[in-house]
Parts: sequence; structure tokens; C-alpha cells
Amino acid sequence: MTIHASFDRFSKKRGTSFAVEDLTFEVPAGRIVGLIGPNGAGKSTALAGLTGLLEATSGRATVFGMDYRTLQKPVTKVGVNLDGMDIEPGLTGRRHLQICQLAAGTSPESVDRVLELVDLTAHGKRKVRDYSLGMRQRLGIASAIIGSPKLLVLDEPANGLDPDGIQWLRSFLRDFASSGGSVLVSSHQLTELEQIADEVVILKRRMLFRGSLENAMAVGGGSLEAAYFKILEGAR
Ligand SMILES: Nc1ncnc2c1ncn2[C@@H]1O[C@H](COP(=O)(O)OP(=O)(O)OP(=O)(O)O)[C@@H](O)[C@H]1O
Repeated sequence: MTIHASFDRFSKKRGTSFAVEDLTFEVPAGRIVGLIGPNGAGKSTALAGLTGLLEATSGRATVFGMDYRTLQKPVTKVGVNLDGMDIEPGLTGRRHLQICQLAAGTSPESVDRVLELVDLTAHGKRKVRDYSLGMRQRLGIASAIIGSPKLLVLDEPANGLDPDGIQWLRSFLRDFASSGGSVLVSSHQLTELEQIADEVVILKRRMLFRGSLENAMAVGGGSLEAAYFKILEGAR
């Protein structure tokens, strides 16, 4: 089994206490792994550690067996869309993607390709400030995939999406994984995650659960949400 991302006893201190402690799991090719946990559980810290934005206090987080910061042309391997990666509101969606395309060193045609993929072709000439939250989410995903990466790391991608957008995201991620890609996605939307994840990691500073969606749902009598509360309760 090819492993695209791996946390190996990853720990990160923020201030005087650990935001994440001793986190170990893998994201294999072809799989969608959902990272869930309450506010402040350390999900963003883990994703930032994986994508080179934070350095581990101990342990490691690697992509394709390497530290993200040592990857050559990282955008062609890992697509990242994290909370707080704001897009300049005065740019048009197309211009934003052209900048990403230049930075990624991919062909100019990739801009049209990703606009089409995220269903924003008709809105490419509009300024980002006039985009809805859902359109901004799609544009963030478009920027993440401009280098045709194999691994996607997404923080709360369903935020702000309407039911159509959620359906679109679901089939987009499914297609991405079935063509050999992998996805690590953090989400608070458990019923949504139940529809898309193959594997689930529950984090509350420490990892409380790691396993297949099926096993997670079995803990909750067929519901991921019930399993989540049961596992959190058990850890108190
Ligand atoms: N820049 C920072 N400096 C110091 N502590 C931080 C910083 N960012 C986050 N923390 C702390 O690290 C812990 C984990 O936060 P993190 O944002 O990773 O959690 P999260 O699971 O992503 O939360 P949420 O679901 O609310 O987005 C929290 O206790 C938070 O207060």
C-alpha cells in the first residue's frame, strides 16, 4: 500500500502546553481520511505540521516520505487549502489562479482546467470580494489542485457550501481518490464526513480513535456522530 502522508508520534507544543501529542496515523493512496475533534483539539495544528507551516516539537509528519519543506515543486505533489489562507479580494478568481499557476510552474491551460473542475468557469472574471463563501471554498480547492497533486489536505472544505456544493464536493473528492489520489480532510460536519470518508481519526490533543469508517460507525451503533460522542465521553 502506498502511503501519501504519515504522522509518526507527531507532537507540537504551542505556548507551554501540547496542542497535539503523540499523533500516529497514515493516509494511504486512494483513501479519504477524515480528521475530527472538538474546537481546539489540534486538527489545524496537525495539518499545519504536515504541510510545513509548523515544525514538530517531537516526532514527524511527512508527505511522500519527506518533510514537506524539502519537497521539490510541492504544489505538484500536495494540494493544500487550510483555514486562514485568504485570497486577495481585489483579484478576479481567474487572476488568483493565474498567480497560483505561475508559482506552480504549470501550463497556462491549467487555469481553465481547474476553473472547470470546480464549476467556476462562468465566474472567473468576477472579483473574489463578490464571491459567496461557497464560491471561495471552490476557488481554494481550485488553487490546491492547480499543480495536479496526488494528496489533498483540506481544512473544513464543506464550510459555506450549499446542498448542491456539498454534493459536488462529495463527488469531486470521491473521483480524486478513485483515480489514486488521497485526501486528508478535517471537518466538524460529521454527517457529511460519514458520506465521504473511508477512514476516521478522532483527535483531542491525543488521538482517541483511528480506524475505518465502518469500525467507527459500529462504535456508535451505525452513526459516526454517536460514535464521536461516545469516544469523547470515554476519554473524559
Ligand atoms: N498561534 C497559536 N499560538 C498558541 N496557541 C495556539 C495557536 N494556534 C492554536 N493554538 C492552540 O493550540 C490548540 C489547538 O488548536 P487548533 O487550532 O490546532 O485546534 P483545531 O482542532 O483546529 O480547532 P478548531 O476546530 O476550533 O479549528 C488550542 O489550544 C489553541 O488554543
